[in-house]
Amino acid sequence: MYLMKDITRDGDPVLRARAKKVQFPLSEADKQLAHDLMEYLVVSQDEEENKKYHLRPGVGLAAPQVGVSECMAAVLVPGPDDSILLKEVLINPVVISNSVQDAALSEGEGCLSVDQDVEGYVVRHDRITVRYQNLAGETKKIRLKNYPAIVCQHEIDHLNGILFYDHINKKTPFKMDPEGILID
Ligand SMILES: CNC(=O)c1cccc(C)c1Nc1nc(N2CCN(c3ccccc3Cl)CC2)nc(N2CSC[C@H]2C(=O)NC)n1
Ligand code: NI
Repeated sequence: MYLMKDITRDGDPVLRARAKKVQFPLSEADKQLAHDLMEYLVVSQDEEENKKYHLRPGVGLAAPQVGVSECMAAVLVPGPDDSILLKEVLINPVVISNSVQDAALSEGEGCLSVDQDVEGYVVRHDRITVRYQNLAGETKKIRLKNYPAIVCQHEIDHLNGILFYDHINKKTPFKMDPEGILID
């Protein structure tokens, strides 16, 4: 199981590299990586477990964040009550279309690889269509909006060497297009 010591932090060049495409059939190492990425999210979202193992909670974790420069990311986005909005391992994900409308988390974004708080709206697309391969190697296409869409954009950015604060406007960090949506 990953601990915070296993998470690569901003400054490590792996976080600024373009990750390599994952080949199918998956190697045993890639199957284990997929499992470990998702396991981190599950454990980190459990209040008892995350305290026991000193884990920062997360809803997304990309392979470069554990030092593996490959196009794979796990997302586990809880919904209201104990529902799950999105639980998937995205392999070779690509945003193939997006809304013109922008969106940002009203509270800003955090990242397991960035220890300091960086304030400001991380302006993203409100709706996206993502094409990816799942663990079985099937090519899938999902349409996402609001929080799950923000999370997937954040994780796909990691595969392209982009960190969330790259999207924050330095001069006007809390400026948002009037048509844009602030997500609580
Ligand atoms: C600077 N202000 C802030 O960070 C920020 C501040 C307030 C609110 C939000 C909403 C903020 N923003 C933000 N909060 C999250 N979490 C909220 C808490 N949650 C969680 C916590 C405990 C148990 C279970 C869970 Cl589920 C885990 C996820 N996650 C992300 N991001 C950005 S996209 C990838 C995703 C990620 O996993 N980051 C590690 N951003
Ligand atoms: Ni991140």
